[in-house]
Amino acid sequence: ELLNCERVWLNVLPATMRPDLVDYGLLEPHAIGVRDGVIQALVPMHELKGSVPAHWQDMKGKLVTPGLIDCHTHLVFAGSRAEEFEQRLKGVPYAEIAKRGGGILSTVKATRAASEDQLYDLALPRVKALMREGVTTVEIKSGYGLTLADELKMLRVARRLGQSLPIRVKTTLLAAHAVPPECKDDPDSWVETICQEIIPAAAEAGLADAVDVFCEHIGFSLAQTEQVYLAAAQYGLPVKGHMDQLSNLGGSTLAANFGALSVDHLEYLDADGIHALAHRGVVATLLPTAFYFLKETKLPPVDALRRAHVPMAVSSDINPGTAPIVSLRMAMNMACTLFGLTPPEALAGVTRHAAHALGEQERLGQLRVGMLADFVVWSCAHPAELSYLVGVEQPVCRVVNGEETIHG
Ligand SMILES: O=C(O)CC[C@@H]1NC(=O)NC1=O
Ligand SMILES: [Fe+3]
Repeated sequence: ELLNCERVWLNVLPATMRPDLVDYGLLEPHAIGVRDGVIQALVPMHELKGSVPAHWQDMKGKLVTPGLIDCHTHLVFAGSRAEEFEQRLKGVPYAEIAKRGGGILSTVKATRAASEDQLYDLALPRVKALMREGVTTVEIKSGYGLTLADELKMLRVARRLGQSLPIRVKTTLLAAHAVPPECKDDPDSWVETICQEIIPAAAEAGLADAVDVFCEHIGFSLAQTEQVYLAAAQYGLPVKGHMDQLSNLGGSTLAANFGALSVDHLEYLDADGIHALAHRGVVATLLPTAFYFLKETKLPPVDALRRAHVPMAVSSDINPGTAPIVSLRMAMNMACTLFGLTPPEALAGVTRHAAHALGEQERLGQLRVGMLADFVVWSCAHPAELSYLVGVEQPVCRVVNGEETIHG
């Protein structure tokens, strides 16, 4: 099958992340053949006969994994919350900071004031940092515009990042992130705007791949979440949820009943919610960086999720307020050290399960013939190193859609 491939990588050690194999799905040294952006061949080296097509590289036994997928980020934003960080460390309470105009709304103000080009230029170094870590797909949410125009502006910036850089971008409309100041006396009017104006406009413009809601007592109620989900369903958009982060409103069960792609955070997820997720095959996305940065003490129920065979994804949640840490590898390390995931679970959390959280489990997240050719050849010796070591650039070769990319 190698002969009709355009490019071949010889002598790679595949961590396939296939669910039918244990741990990393490690195989003996193989050759990977690619054509038209798809993996056409995965052949054991000892079965290679005769010559291979013109364009081949000998990777000398290096580890290869599916490209890493960061399935939950808010990486498009303007402004900084560094002073707020300083105040918080001095003990100024969150409520006081919010009163002083801090919190999400300070990022909203800066993001509204920024042009599309400025937002793009601010996001660029954050996306490039992920690419240097071996990320080949990133999900990017809106949620700091909180007007029709500014939410669409954010989604256009996200789309443009995927069109101009060698990385796949999936966009998520998170207009239900906070109530804008203009609607503070009537939050339901904002929910109405989301349902009647923003979801239709984003869907018609093809700017949103999914719709997300921050379902929390400081965010949106269960009833408001359901209204947004109904509007998303009307426009054929899958849904996600920031669920059970600070309390349990029953959001995970609601999301599961809507066949959500994923529910995310989950520190306060309960047994009923876990049962609902398992029943509908919903991905549980763990966001250890936000847990760490908020000094949260309530751990998500990882063991119960594991026993219920709920697929667990791991993501960076990059955002200026609760996860100003631009690193998926750090999130993998924290998923193990803080949440007790094993390194194989952490790698599945940023490959196969992260793909599932984006509705892309048929095309991405495993090394299999027929899947999209997104993969990374690493300088590290063992896949556990991907959750163990942070901060050293280790991709030797990063391939997106069959094209080797310069990830500088
Ligand atoms: O503080 C911010 O800017 C975003 C906070 C972030 N958003 C959300 O829904 N949960 C979070 O932790
Ligand atoms: Fe988030």
